Amino acid sequence: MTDRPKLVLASASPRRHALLEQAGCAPDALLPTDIDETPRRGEAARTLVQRLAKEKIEAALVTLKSRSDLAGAYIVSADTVVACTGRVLPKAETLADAEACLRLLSGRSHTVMTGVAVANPQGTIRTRLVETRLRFKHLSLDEINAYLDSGEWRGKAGGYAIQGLAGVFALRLVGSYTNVVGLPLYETVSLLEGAGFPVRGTWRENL
Ligand SMILES: Cc1cn([C@H]2C[C@H](O)[C@@H](COP(=O)(O)OP(=O)(O)OP(=O)(O)O)O2)c(=O)[nH]c1=O
Repeated sequence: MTDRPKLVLASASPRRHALLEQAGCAPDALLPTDIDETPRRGEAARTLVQRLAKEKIEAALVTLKSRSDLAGAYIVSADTVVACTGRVLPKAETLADAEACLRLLSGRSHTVMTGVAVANPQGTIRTRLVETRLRFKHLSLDEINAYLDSGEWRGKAGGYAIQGLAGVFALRLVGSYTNVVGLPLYETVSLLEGAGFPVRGTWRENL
């Protein structure tokens, strides 16, 4: 029996779940949210990702009210976007989306931004912005087509997943790798600790 507070991940992303487990903080529950992720007119990417991470927590807080088993839980959420040439790229849902993203990213530098949010049991939310700079090699038509065939782009910001085949495209990466995959671990753990969650107590429990 443990008195460790509960931890909830407000996400449907298996990558975020795996990353949180990697940090030794396996969540007790997953609460996927379905918020409108449309950017506001003129909204900067940096503002967007932090707003969306906060809104995912707020949506999870509503669900949490009817979950007495999760009373007193801490909540983590995140939102990731890829920005290139001053534009926020879509989360690729169609082949056309993914192809347009890859053509734009080919041979260029871009930034992956994640907003991370953590709520303490009192419902106070803190957010943090994490940015990683990447440069992709020039992608030939053959490479783009082969990548599109892999399907790995589906549901990914900017139409690629660095943790898969697209790892080969990254000529340079400056900053947090886990940020690109969707949950920057150093900053997430710092936020959790700052909010009072006993991160290392969780590690001991897993020994
Ligand atoms: C750039 C990049 C993104 N991604 C993923 C991370 C996110 O899951 C996704 C960006 O979409 P998000 O809207 O941040 O997250 P999501 O809809 O997948 O999950 P949820 O909102 O429920 O938490 O792209 C990778 O897995 N690898 C990458 O290299």
